[in-house]
Amino acid sequence: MKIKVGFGFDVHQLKEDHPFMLGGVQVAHHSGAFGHSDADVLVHAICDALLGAANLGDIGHHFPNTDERWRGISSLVLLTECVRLLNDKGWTLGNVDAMLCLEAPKIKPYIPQMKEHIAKAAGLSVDDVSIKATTNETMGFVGRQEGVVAYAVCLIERNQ
Ligand SMILES: Nc1ccn([C@@H]2O[C@H](COP(=O)(O)O)[C@@H](O)[C@H]2O)c(=O)n1
Ligand SMILES: C[C@@]1(CO)OP(=O)(O)OP(=O)(O)OC[C@H]1O
Repeated sequence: MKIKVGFGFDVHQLKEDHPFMLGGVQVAHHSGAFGHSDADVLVHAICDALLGAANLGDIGHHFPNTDERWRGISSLVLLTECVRLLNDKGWTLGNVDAMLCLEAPKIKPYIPQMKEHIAKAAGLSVDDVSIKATTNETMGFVGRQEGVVAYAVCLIERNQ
């Protein structure tokens, strides 16, 4: 059995009165992440971890922000497609561990639902999806609530 790890990172700007999608869940807040898709920073970091593990490039390579097909799209759809891409190379996704860096709101109450949505989109069991969060202790652009950051790692495996 061969195993590989992947790492992903993403950042999105926060705008007032904008929907805030995180892990496929709409979070109640006065501002939300802005982007070409639904700007789900958490799912984007996970997509990049998956693509990185399988050496398949990055999310912008597969889903360019110049392509109208991806405008406003649910990032969970992109995640399912990333899993298909790595499955096509013979890889199976093992687990995902992700970290959100977000000053507000507290996302702890949303984590079980996020795990369910991500697990369903990625074909994983909920126990193989870990989501954690931290504030940036009021420092920098995250601390000023100008943006949100996410990091993710994953493991993939195949028979040689
Ligand atoms: N947006 C966030 C940030 C943090 N949490 C939870 O709060 C705990 C404490 O965070 P600190 O940054 O103050 O250490 C953290 O461990 C998370 O469980 C959260 O839910 N949402
Ligand atoms: C997902 C895509 C495509 O809609 O758009 P955004 O929502 O702007 O997200 P980003 O993290 O900049 O990366 C890839 C993009 O091509």
